[in-house]
Amino acid sequence: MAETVELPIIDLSSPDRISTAKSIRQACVDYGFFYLVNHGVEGQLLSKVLEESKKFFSLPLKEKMKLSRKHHRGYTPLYAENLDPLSRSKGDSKETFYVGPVEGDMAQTNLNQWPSQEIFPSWRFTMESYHKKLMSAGKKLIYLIAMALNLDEDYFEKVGALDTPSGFLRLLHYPGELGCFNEQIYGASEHSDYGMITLLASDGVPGLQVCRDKFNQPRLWEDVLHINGAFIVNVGDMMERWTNCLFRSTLHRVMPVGQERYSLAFFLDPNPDCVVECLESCCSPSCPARFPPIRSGAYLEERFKLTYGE
Ligand SMILES: O=C(O)CCC(=O)C(=O)O
Ligand SMILES: [Fe+2]
Repeated sequence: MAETVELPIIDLSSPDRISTAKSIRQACVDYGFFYLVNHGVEGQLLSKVLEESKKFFSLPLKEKMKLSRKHHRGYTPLYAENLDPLSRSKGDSKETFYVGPVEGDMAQTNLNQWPSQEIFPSWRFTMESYHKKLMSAGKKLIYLIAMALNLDEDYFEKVGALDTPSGFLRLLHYPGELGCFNEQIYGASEHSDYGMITLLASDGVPGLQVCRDKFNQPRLWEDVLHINGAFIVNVGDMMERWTNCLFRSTLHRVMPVGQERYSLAFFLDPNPDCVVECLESCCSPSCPARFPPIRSGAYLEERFKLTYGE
């Protein structure tokens, strides 16, 4: 049995933003994960999104495959993704559906794929509403993260990260099978997320685990408990690069628990043209930048290629 990790709780609505920023800094340094409460996304909307997601995944595979993933939007079937490219498993035991940006650049928003309105009349509207709400909560958090790094609160805006930022919503369904003896099948194999931050919600079924020290072997995995109504936020790899590993992009995975599970991951990524390079406040002659500057779009493309074996 894994131990349970006690993650800090951050209140997004607290008027004391300086103190909130300090707590976020501590959480990102110590864990790379925290709970977010009072984020402005109503429980009713969250339930509706989970319900619509369930409806989609319960369609016959043939129907779902009509919307198969293009331009990183749409459906990916069981075992199509392997979040740990180093593992030799046949892939993760999950199916997913991606919704890309829903506002701003028409060329981007038009790439989204939607199930037929006749079958699911409110599906698109529900997903778009959720996407917009998450984008707004995510941006507030990015302002606080800038403060947490002793930068101007609009720092990430000024470097172009938030010029039509890429928000990708991933609906996930884990069928809950336990695999067989000679093969380890994960719901989601170990990985860190690629972008700035991720906001995660689930139906409450357990399975999520974190490994706080990715350089330590053997790995120590700890369970993350569900808190009703709270998002679980984690730092992504590009934020880790910006902060020269001050903020950690923590490894996590989803174990199969023999129970079906639904979750929603919202990835807030910098605009593809934004260059991610070590913040001045995070390097010094004794602690030089560990990563060269990269363009966000190029970095993401490379990571997707590894995930999908494309
Ligand atoms: O389903 C979960 O709880 C985690 C999903 C996840 O880590 C991801 O989609 O990147
Ligand atoms: Fe993840």
